[in-house]
Amino acid sequence: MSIAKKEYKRVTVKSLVDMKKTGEKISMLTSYDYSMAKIVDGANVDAILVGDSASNVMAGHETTLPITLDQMIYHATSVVRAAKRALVVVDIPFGSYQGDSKEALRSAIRIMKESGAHAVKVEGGEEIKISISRILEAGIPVMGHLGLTPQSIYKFGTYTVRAKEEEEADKLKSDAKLLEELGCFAIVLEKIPAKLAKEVAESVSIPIIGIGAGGHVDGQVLVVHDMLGMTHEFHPRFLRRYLNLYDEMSNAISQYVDDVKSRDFPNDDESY
Ligand SMILES: Nc1nc(=O)c2c([nH]1)NC[C@@H]1CN(c3ccc(C(=O)N[C@@H](CCC(=O)O)C(=O)O)cc3)CN21
Ligand SMILES: CC(C)C(=O)C(=O)O
Ligand SMILES: [Mg+2]
Repeated sequence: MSIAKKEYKRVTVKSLVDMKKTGEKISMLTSYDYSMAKIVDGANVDAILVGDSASNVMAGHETTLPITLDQMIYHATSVVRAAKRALVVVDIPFGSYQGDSKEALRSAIRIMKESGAHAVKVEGGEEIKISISRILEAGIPVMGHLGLTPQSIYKFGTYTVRAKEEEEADKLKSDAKLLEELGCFAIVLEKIPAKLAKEVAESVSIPIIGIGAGGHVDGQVLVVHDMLGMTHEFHPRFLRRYLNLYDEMSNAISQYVDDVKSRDFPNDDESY
């Protein structure tokens, strides 16, 4: 008798576009490592983002700017080993695609070749259209990212809601159209008014995945450490916390310290 092997049907970029057509909402979460990605994938999340938020969450940097291409590839490689079903999308880090389209293509190819991921994500519209086209021409699926784009934080100055004024909203709408025309398969919209996000989602045929962009878009993405309550100090309005793991883990670890100090651990059953 052969051992029944669990069958996984891989989510593809086409499945995500089809989900927009059928109205099934897309669920996306970040992961940066094997153990977390295994849990996220096992819970049937449609797409996993290896976000450059690893710079904050994994490395403790203040912004996403310092993380390197090599570090992103290391995280992506670990996630790909765990993801049997989810589509794996990797952020191209700051400085590896802006300005020079040849370098953009090289960065995207390194991510795809060395990690085995399925797509890349880049921040921006018109400014980086040549880089995006070049990556797409190589057959690499690209996800866009508009609105609050953390790699440009020093241009914005703050992490406040973007595109509240008409001028910035108009630019965002035309950038979304442009990304669709170029051939991106989806767009992340971060921290913009729900009404604007709804308009954009209705104006393009590719899925719009929101973070702080309201409910009238085609899917949602969050940083998994945020929704599990592991990032204690981060509580923007768009975040829904499903656990308070920071507190639970702290309590468990304190208990372990107490048990070691009091000689309770290990007991005879835990010894050889
Ligand atoms: N842990 C984590 N979660 C994220 O969602 C995330 C990262 N890191 N790092 C990269 C970017 C940065 N992002 C951010 C950062 C700050 C806010 C934010 O709203 N912060 C504060 C202050 C905003 C203000 O100045 O008004 C807030 O209370 O909402 C939102 C998204 C989203 N990304
Ligand atoms: C917040 C999401 C969209 C992201 O880009 C990241 O985690 O890096
Ligand atoms: Mg990012």
